[in-house]
Amino acid sequence: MPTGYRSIPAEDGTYEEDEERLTILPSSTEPLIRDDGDNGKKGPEDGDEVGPWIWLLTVSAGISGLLFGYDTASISAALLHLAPSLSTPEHAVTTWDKSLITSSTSLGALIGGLFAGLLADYMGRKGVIYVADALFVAGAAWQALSNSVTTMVLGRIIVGLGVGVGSLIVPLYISELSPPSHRGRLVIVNVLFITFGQLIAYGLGIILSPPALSQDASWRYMLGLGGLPAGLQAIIMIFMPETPRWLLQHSRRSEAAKVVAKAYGNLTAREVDQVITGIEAGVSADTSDTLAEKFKLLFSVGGNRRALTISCLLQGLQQACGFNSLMYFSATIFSMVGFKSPTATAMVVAGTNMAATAIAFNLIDRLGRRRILLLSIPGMAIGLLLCSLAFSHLPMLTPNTTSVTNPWSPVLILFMAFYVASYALGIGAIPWVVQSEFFPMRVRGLGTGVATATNWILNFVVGASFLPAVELMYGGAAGLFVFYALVCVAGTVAVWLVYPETKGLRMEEIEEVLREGWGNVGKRVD
Ligand SMILES: O[C@H]1[C@H](O)[C@@H](O)[C@H](O)[C@@H](O)[C@H]1O
Repeated sequence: MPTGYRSIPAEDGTYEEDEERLTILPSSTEPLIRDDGDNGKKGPEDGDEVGPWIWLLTVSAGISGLLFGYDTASISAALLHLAPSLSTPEHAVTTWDKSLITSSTSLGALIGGLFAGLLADYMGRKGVIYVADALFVAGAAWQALSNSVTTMVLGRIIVGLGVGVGSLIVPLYISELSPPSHRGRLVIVNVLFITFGQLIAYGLGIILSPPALSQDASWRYMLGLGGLPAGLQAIIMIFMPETPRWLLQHSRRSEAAKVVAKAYGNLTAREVDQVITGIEAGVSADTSDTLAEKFKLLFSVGGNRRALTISCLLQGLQQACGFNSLMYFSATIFSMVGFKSPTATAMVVAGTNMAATAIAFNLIDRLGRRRILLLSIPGMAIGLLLCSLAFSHLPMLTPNTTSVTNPWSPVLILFMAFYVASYALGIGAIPWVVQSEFFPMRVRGLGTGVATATNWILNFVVGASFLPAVELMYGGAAGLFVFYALVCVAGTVAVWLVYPETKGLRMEEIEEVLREGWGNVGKRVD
């Protein structure tokens, strides 16, 4: 039975003052959204295939995703080696210093993510990718040359700023360039790059460790190498365009038409014009809002508030489910439960994450975001409870004790892989897609900034609280995983209540769905 929406006629002139300022779509009594069966073509932009150029753009922009993944994951291996180099006769590196070094990146990302959207409104999407690259290069070099904990923390903050800026701008850039029928999967290419970056970081963490390199050189190379892809991306980006939406907002119509013609593949001139007119309807040429006005619009207009709530809910859930405790500490967890090569075992987590993200890439524009989320989040709850069961049968060892053989150890890996796969299939990727497509142009920069900041705040909280929570909580890791499972149960209910399907809709149409209500309530026909 196909799933779809009934038609949602626009309400002529019935909006309040503020609402009216955002009422930019022409009113229409046409069905807004057809049944979302695969053959429901809605316009010239709804082709089955997209041209090679858009893939090239996506991959080039995705290099930032690679760095996001690499820079957040490479620290776990680097931490094993940097203490002697950063210690001084007065101050030996402590565990507290190590957590500060790890979490300062999330703090930097929080600040970078918050401001990147506003910056993108003023200097363009492409310009902000250069900013991210400059931060990646400067941060990598700074870290590699650090000689004290303080300078290292500064380097981590600089790289974190780059991670935050990149995490917001790349999905936004790809979304604004993509035809609706392929938008989800093209944004997921960036998430695939993130997971690939994490895998490479783990792999290089093994390859560059002593005896291959001296202890001092090993961590400097691990952290410094992140600068190279950023330099490469900055060069490639010279040849990449600005997005049609930003160009139209700055009254550069003919340039926008050229970009649409190239990005969408084989459209006639008339079809390009149709696409441009559609986008234009959703793009306010008024770029003079002050920050206070943007805030007011974001919170006082119902549709914007709903876009913000849903984006922050998904971004918060992506982190509060505890996934990154595995990303940052899986080697520690595996060594605690007696694995002989914990870093190699941790690669199972990173590998499964990437493989399942590839499946999400294939499914998102066919199955839809809502359906995938409602499979992913309950799946995670089950996976977490199974992991908790395994943990309760595994005695926690102090790190570096001789390994023990316990039949529950391989079972734990299996359960963890199930949890990670469920995560990567939906909530690991979809929040980045959603935050880039839900906000109307006028508040897009600010809205995506707040959603990205939500992601990084909770990323920081999970990273900083994991080890103390395992120590202090009733049941240790088993107890903590039950807590994460409860977060997933609450998340499933929340998503079921408020998340509307947006597969195949133009970004301007999504705006209309949210203006009407939560999208799901009363309008969705299953
Ligand atoms: O989308 C990404 C991806 O899922 C990563 O594996 C994870 O570490 C990040 O926190 C998340 O934002």
